[in-house]
Amino acid sequence: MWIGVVSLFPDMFDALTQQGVVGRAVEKQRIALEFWNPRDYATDRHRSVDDRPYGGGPGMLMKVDTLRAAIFAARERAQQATGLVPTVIYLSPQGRKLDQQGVQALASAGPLVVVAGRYEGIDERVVESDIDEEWSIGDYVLSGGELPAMVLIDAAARLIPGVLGHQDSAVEDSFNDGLLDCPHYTRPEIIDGRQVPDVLLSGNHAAIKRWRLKQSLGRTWQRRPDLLEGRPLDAEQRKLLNEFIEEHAL
Ligand SMILES: NC(=O)c1ccc(NCc2ccccc2)nc1
Repeated sequence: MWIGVVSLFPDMFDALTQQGVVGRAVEKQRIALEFWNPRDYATDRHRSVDDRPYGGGPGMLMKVDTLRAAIFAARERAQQATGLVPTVIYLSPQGRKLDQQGVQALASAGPLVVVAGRYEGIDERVVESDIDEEWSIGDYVLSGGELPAMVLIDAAARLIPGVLGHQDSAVEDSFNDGLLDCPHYTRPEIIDGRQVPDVLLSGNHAAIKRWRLKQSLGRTWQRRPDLLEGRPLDAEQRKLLNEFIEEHAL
């Protein structure tokens, strides 16, 4: 997967590229991550990258000419590297809310150019002419689009085949098949008097698989019933959920 990043603070992305799952994926070249800094396109003496908003008001916007030059350079490189036209993504609180389905769509959308805004954002005409999709990681405002960009890149990278050591774990992750994850346990068998559920020590893999699905369904019902609204349950799942509800009826 090829991802270009337009950011005034490319070093922030070391948090993603220097370690962990994504770091290894970059090292193994399953992901190509390249950076373009608008400041490199500044031509004035002060190398300015921000500009004042028309109509006044507090704060600044990203300077149009340096931002566009960086976006164009990243887009050009994407086509040269992959032969495909990239999808240009902009992270902002005004974007479409990112969820696992959105991540899956982005992870299979071919090359991406991710634009991380700073200040109060970017000129609306640049959004209209150069941005394909605007996305938000949640209803809160951060000091820049870099952390949202890293969230998006990390979530998408985990879905690239071969990136996760154990491919199944991406599938069993929370929000896969739209359910919350089941509880997990590891050594020791007893912590402060709390034991591991017997079924997980039984070695009966069919019963374990059934128990885990039942817990996922039950927890989703308890904590995020909204996720069940858009999700039909087959007969087995309905049976397991009903069992869970009966066991947890107050
Ligand atoms: N919720 C998000 O995904 C998000 C994205 C960016 C951001 N801050 C940078 C910025 C501020 C205002 C306008 C455009 C970009 N904060 C939160």
